Amino acid sequence: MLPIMINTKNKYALIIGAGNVAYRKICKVLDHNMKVIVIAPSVCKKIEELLVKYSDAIKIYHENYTKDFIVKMEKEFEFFNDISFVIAATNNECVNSKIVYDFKKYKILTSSITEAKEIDFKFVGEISRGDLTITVSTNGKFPGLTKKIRKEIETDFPKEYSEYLNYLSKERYKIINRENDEDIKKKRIEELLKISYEKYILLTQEGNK
Ligand SMILES: C[C@@]1(CC(=O)O)c2cc3[nH]c(cc4nc(cc5[nH]c(cc(n2)[C@H]1CCC(=O)O)[C@@](C)(CC(=O)O)[C@@H]5CCC(=O)O)C(CC(=O)O)=C4CCC(=O)O)c(CCC(=O)O)c3CC(=O)O
Ligand SMILES: NC(=O)C1=CN([C@@H]2O[C@H](COP(=O)(O)OP(=O)(O)OC[C@H]3O[C@@H](n4cnc5c(N)ncnc54)[C@H](O)[C@@H]3O)[C@@H](O)[C@H]2O)C=CC1
Repeated sequence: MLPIMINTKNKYALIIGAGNVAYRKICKVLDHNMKVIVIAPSVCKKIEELLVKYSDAIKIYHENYTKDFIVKMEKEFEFFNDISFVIAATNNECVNSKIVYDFKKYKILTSSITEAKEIDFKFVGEISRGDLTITVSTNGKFPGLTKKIRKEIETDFPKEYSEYLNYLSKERYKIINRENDEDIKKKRIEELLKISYEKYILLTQEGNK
């Protein structure tokens, strides 16, 4: 599995199933500003609340998944080509496997909350501090361990880490734009990295005095 960052701007996630696990996946894709299409005959309470809160971002079809649904969507849904990926998130392993199988033909990336073998991607644990993203994965071996490690890392990276990154980034671009000598440029960028997060915080505190 190759860990990459996918541009999800103006893209749809198709989530089939609307239970507790689907809820977590929906929250995650909404967090990344995606739009969501949900297909499920019954919807858990937490998702019902999301439907109210994010009425512009979520579209729901109250029905069972069937292959005919893809054909119907392809014909009727003008944004079909904007679907980035599908997540089979029902509590029925056979249905989830069927979804993975069916969507492969449409060349849409497919994942499942129960199937591990044929899927194209898996979700990862994620720590975000502005533009800094740290991800954790056990390749499906132990999601509970992913959660534990994610929490441990979170304490090492305070929220202000995003400001530290912004500061370093600005300084880095100054060096890149002003320095023509490649060796000096490289050296100055290395020196910039010697400013630790702790040192940056001290400097900003002194600056505010
Ligand atoms: C393969 C994968 C597919 C996918 O969903 O993409 C998958 C599969 C399964 N998860 C299961 C269980 C749990 N999953 C979590 C939590 C998370 N699961 C997530 C991702 C993934 N889960 C993918 C690979 C992740 C990796 O590589 O490690 C995270 C990272 C992302 C997210 O969902 O947002 C999020 C952590 C978020 C965080 O806190 O950082 C917890 C903890 C909790 O809920 O508190 C439990 C209960 C404890 C336990 O069992 O470990 C089960 C067993 C179901 C059963 O018992 O039958 C399966 C199915 C199976 O294993 O077959
Ligand atoms: N990947 C993960 O992170 C995790 C996966 N799991 C697995 O997920 C499954 C349970 O998921 P929950 O969300 O708790 O289940 P749930 O029972 O809360 O929800 C199931 C949802 O699937 C829908 N559904 C059922 N058949 C359908 C069909 N044919 N078409 C469309 N929708 C259909 C139901 O209407 C309901 O909305 C379990 O099998 C468990 O092994 C459990 C924990 C974490």
